[in-house]
Amino acid sequence: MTTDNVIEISGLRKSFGAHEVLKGIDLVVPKGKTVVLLGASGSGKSTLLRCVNFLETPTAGTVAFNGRPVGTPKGAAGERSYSDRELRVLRARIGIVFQQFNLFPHMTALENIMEGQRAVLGRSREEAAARAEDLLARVGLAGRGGAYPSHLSGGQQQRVAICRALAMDPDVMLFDEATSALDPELVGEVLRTMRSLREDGMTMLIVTHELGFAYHIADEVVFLSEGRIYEQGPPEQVMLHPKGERTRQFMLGHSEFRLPHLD
Ligand SMILES: Nc1ncnc2c1ncn2[C@@H]1O[C@H](COP(=O)(O)OP(=O)(O)OP(=O)(O)O)[C@@H](O)[C@H]1O
Repeated sequence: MTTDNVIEISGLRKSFGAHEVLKGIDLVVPKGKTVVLLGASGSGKSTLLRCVNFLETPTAGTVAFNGRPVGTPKGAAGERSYSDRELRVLRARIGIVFQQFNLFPHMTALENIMEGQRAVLGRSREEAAARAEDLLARVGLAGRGGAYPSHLSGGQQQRVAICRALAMDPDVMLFDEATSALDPELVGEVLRTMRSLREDGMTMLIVTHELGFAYHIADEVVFLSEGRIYEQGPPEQVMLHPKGERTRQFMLGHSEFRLPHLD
């Protein structure tokens, strides 16, 4: 089956014990597009991203990657269509960047970026190193490959983490509050890197609290509330002319994104 949607989520539910966090999500991420998830704390944004990357197993519903359903709930009818080995490679093709950079402290930046390429994709040392060098240059860190994470700023470490994900040639990149752990003066360099990925045509699903950035980068904004999609559409519509009261309250609550007609 061919599809222009890299990710297709349908009827996705996720419970932790009796607490149903996601209550039936239908969402597509088309190839080359950037979708931004907004919502109050606890609305389920991170859980949704983690289900897309199979770090969490959905309680119900499906996530399809390039037109192939990936997981079915344990015990549900129907088998997943990927083997365990395929799933490992697949996960690499769904890059994810977290708030915490999680670099290996005993490895240099270059080695951190080479690790997955060697272990999962079986690339040679030379090939993996060349790719890592290219990526470091692309994010403005040419020549810093020999540095250990403790000698890099938070913004530099996050850019190395982005390179690590990109080195696996992902079809989509997921960002879960990638700048939330950074000092304010370091946020911009990571956002610029994300913006340049968009300009290069990367498909992205982003959770962020940086609303100005969200407004400028998103093709589509999805506002989650209590585990459901409450409102979605182009950023101008959802963020400047929200239809729903909860979206409107959320936007009003973010003074840094105050726009005259919302006051
Ligand atoms: N592993 C888990 N076990 C139990 N409950 C969880 C787990 N992960 C998330 N939750 C709960 O799910 C709800 C949604 O959490 P989630 O992190 O997805 O929200 P969020 O919208 O990303 O919030 P934030 O903006 O604060 O990160 C919360 O009530 C949280 O406590």
